Amino acid sequence: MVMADLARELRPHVSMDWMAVSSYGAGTQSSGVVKILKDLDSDLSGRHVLIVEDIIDSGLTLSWLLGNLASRGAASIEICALLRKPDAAKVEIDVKYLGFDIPNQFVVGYGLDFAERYRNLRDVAILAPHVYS
Ligand SMILES: O=P(O)(O)OC[C@H]1O[C@H](OP(=O)(O)OP(=O)(O)O)[C@H](O)[C@@H]1O
Ligand code: HPA
Repeated sequence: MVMADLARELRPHVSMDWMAVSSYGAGTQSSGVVKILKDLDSDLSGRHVLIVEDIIDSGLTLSWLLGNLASRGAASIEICALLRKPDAAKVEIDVKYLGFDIPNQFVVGYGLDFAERYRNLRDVAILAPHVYS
């Protein structure tokens, strides 16, 4: 969803690729172990890369991803994120383009899931704690 919104605003030619990584599984806390579920098809060597992320929570996913993409020889790597939880940061991530800072609560909707549910909500909403506790 974030990608589709962004793509409509980009004027210069860009190529896009998708990577799926996961560290939350069916919980609301990062396991700290990032798993690649789908890797990129493109070669990043010498390319200027903009990572488009839906949410920065602990920052562990992006911290790991920055290292992973840098090791593939990207010329530069910047980050764009729709949401960030400043009070949840375990590592500081330098974000070039940010939508909103939000409170440290688990949110769903607009593509964000809890255990693969609620991605289809049209808005971003705070998940009531009784759903996961
Ligand atoms: O800053 P962090 O604490 O690492 O959290 C942010 C990451 O968590 C989510 O992915 P998740 O692991 O839940 O995978 P999913 O998109 O498949 O649900 C989200 O899409 C980010 O990639
Ligand atoms: O608040 C969140 N909601 C959905 N997925 C997430 N992944 C990290 N934090 C969140």
